[in-house]
Amino acid sequence: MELRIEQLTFEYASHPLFKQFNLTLGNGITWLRGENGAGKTTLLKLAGGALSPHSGKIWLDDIEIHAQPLTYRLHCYYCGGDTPQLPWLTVREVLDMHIALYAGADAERLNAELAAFHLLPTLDQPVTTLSLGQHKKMQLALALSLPVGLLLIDEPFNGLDADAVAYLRQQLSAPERLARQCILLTSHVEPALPLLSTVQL
Ligand SMILES: Nc1ncnc2c1ncn2[C@@H]1O[C@H](COP(=O)(O)OP(=O)(O)OP(=O)(O)O)[C@@H](O)[C@H]1O
Repeated sequence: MELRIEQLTFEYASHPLFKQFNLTLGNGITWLRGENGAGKTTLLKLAGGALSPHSGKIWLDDIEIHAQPLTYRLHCYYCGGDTPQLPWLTVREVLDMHIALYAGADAERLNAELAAFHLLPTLDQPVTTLSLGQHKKMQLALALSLPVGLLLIDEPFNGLDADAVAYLRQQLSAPERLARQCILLTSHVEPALPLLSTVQL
């Protein structure tokens, strides 16, 4: 899948961040770099449809985010560290909601990722009771299993234990994944992944 950002302009209240910014990415991993406050998380949120550009266009193949907002969102998954939108749900209910939303989502595949991240014992807990690392793992299990063309991952390795870091590296490096997914990730340290490109903000 191709992510295309054209002439993007975005600012917070009095803080200009992007002015006529352009970026085109194909399948494979792109490392988004930049100092604290450079706008990396903001760019992931814009590309994931969680924020709207003030001007400019964002496309996934031929789907333009403003023209087809829901279709666009269902082709991508944004994995930030944000707290859950529906805090009264259990982990299982949050996951079921995603499986129901994304056409072609495979519950068995998700189960395998949850097992790999040792999350199966947490399924009936309220989602708010997960530790920071467990919450990250829940999002990563979704990121690795949902049938999306664009993955946006903010600091994938932050807060993960060593086993989870190794597992995630292996999953993100799998050639069949790199051939079918455009993956944009931020990291303050060298991600040690096979990279398509590096973008410096
Ligand atoms: N909701 C908001 N309202 C106002 N300013 C914001 C908001 N969110 C972020 N900013 C500001 O926008 C700038 C970019 O923030 P962003 O989180 O995108 O940076 P970042 O490159 O991801 O930083 P870091 O490496 O520290 O995570 C920062 O100066 C930040 O203070």
